[in-house]
Amino acid sequence: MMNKAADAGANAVEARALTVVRGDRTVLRSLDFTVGAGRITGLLGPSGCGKSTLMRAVVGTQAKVTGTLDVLGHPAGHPALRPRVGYVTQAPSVYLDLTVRQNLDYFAAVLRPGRAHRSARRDTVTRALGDVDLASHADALAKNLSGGQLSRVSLAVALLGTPELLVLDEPTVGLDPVLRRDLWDLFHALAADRGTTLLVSSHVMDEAERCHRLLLMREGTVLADDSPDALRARTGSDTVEQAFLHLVDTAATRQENSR
Ligand SMILES: Nc1ncnc2c1ncn2[C@@H]1O[C@H](COP(=O)(O)OP(=O)(O)OP(=O)(O)O)[C@@H](O)[C@H]1O
Repeated sequence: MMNKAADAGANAVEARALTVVRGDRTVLRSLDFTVGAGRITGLLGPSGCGKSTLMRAVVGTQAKVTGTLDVLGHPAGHPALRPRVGYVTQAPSVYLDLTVRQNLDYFAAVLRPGRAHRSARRDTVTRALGDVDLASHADALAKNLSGGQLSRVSLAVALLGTPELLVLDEPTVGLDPVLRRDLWDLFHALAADRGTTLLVSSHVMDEAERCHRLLLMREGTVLADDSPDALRARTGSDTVEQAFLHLVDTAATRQENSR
């Protein structure tokens, strides 16, 4: 079944003049961008450029947000969005003293309480375990899992509700190349088969090539909002990494000249 937000050409997220202040710093500076529905948008940029802050704003957990930020047709953080948006933070949100399946059973029961939904919950948990390739570890205690396995349990929790928008903060950190490839295959399957919109952050530029569209960030600004192909062509670069460096240099030169 396709999600409602995956209509051709629709935007799942629309930001205008999005600004976020944290402490006494302006961390996001008047950003304008969109995230296409049913597509994978990569949020890339160096550590500290504001990726997590932008994601927190989109899921509605960030304070001091100004400008306009609409998510699936509602202002970010609107209560109607709670069942429609999945968010996986960098720190896995998993109970370490429970098994993988017990964690998923617990969160599934929070989402769909009641005996009447028991069989549907069991199916959802089995599907989520398969999605993240952890069926063989279903009965392992979470505290005995590796970091990569733990982050996949977190992802499975987010998949339980079949969210229309999935916001993933650096989901592939610490994973080996095979698991990284498998996770990206899963992201593509979610977009293609379920119409899920994915906003995925990474500071690994080679992951950019796997996205339909990229938001390249630096120091709280969006340097580019384009497809990987268009970005390479526009900057005459062979890789997205080179394109990023080209854009950083161009922005620096422009700044120098304006002084
Ligand atoms: N509570 C806070 N008060 C003030 N500044 C903060 C606070 N939290 C984060 N920052 C600053 O906001 C900026 C953006 O942080 P953010 O975590 O969004 O970056 P990021 O691109 O996600 O980094 P990383 O890839 O390392 O996770 C950083 O410079 C950080 O130091």
